[in-house]
Amino acid sequence: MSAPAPLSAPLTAAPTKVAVLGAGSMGTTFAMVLADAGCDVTLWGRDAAVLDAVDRTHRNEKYLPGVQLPAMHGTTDPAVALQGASIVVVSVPSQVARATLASMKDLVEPDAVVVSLMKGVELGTDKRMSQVIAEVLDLPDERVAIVSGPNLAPEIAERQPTATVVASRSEATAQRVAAACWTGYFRPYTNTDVVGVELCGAVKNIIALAAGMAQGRGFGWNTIATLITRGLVEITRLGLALGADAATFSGLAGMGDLTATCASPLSRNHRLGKHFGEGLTLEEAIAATGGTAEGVKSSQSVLELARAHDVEMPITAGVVDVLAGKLPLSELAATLLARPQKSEVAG
Ligand SMILES: NC(=O)c1ccc[n+]([C@@H]2O[C@H](COP(=O)([O-])OP(=O)(O)OC[C@H]3O[C@@H](n4cnc5c(N)ncnc54)[C@H](O)[C@@H]3O)[C@@H](O)[C@H]2O)c1
Ligand SMILES: O=P(O)(O)OC[C@H](O)CO
Repeated sequence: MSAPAPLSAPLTAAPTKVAVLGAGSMGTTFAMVLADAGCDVTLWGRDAAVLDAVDRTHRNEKYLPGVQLPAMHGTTDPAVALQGASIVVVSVPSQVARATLASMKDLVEPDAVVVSLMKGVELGTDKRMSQVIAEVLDLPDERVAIVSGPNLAPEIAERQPTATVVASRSEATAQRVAAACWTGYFRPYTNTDVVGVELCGAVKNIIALAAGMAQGRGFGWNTIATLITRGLVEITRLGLALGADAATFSGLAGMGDLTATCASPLSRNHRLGKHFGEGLTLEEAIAATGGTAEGVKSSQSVLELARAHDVEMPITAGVVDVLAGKLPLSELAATLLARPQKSEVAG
């Protein structure tokens, strides 16, 4: 499963020890990728029955039914997971990342790189996950990385060909994390634009909610393509205002992930939007979807970020209003289409 080792890699090197925090669908899937790439992986989670099964039978039937995982450890004890781990991967819902990491702060090895798989923005602080990680664990930029891209967990778990972006302000750190998760089916590219890569991951969930809502109301591909294209404009506008690199938005973490999430029924954000568009209440749609749909909570934080930087994000604002019950979904399309005429390329 592993990609060929780079020529410079010592042939006798001990496997990289990695802790993955969060045993849901993405945490477990990425643990699989890391183990397939040759790492010594310990998956941490709260559910003793799940982690016991991961440890003994290398299966997580709750989140990845039918998937046989490679050899890895499972534990509910963060000290066991984190001891000796030179890479720590965080894959809990964004809104609990701060509390989860704070409870483990003293257990993280002093030289470990901490990697976020999370695609959300914290409510209340409007901080990206790399900011939360650096703040809670008191880490310099070179010890923080992000993995983001068109990475629907159920497809990766089938070992379907997939690419991703590993972003860190330090190219060396990004390369180190990329080497740890490079397999024959999973290809990481590096990027130093942490702001852009993280914003792409968080905002595409909001656009996917809108795409799902449109589909739920019976609209077709013209509408979805419009949401994807104008959604990318919104993401780019916000990213550029926050100092991101324009090239990121046409890459895997940008256009790539936006397309996958807006088009695929495997996306929880897309599914939740569709349930809502079909007439369920928000609570019913959340229950019917299952799993973490980050866009519901992050939409509020993203809109606050946009307003703080004087950035126009009409789709995001519309989704926020609809979810808050301030705008009937039946009026969202008309509201967006009636906005003042403008040039497509004027920004
Ligand atoms: N599933 C995907 O396809 C996918 C792909 C890329 C990125 N992500 C991102 O990964 C992150 C995790 O998503 P997921 O798909 O694994 O979600 P999930 O809903 O499948 O699993 C979430 C996990 O977090 C645990 N959890 C919930 N509350 C917790 C708490 N208070 N403390 C500790 N653990 C808690 C749950 O028990 C569960 O194990 C999200 O930010 C998501 O956007 C998901
Ligand atoms: O299921 P979603 O909507 O959280 O999307 C999963 C991944 O982020 C797709 O890349």
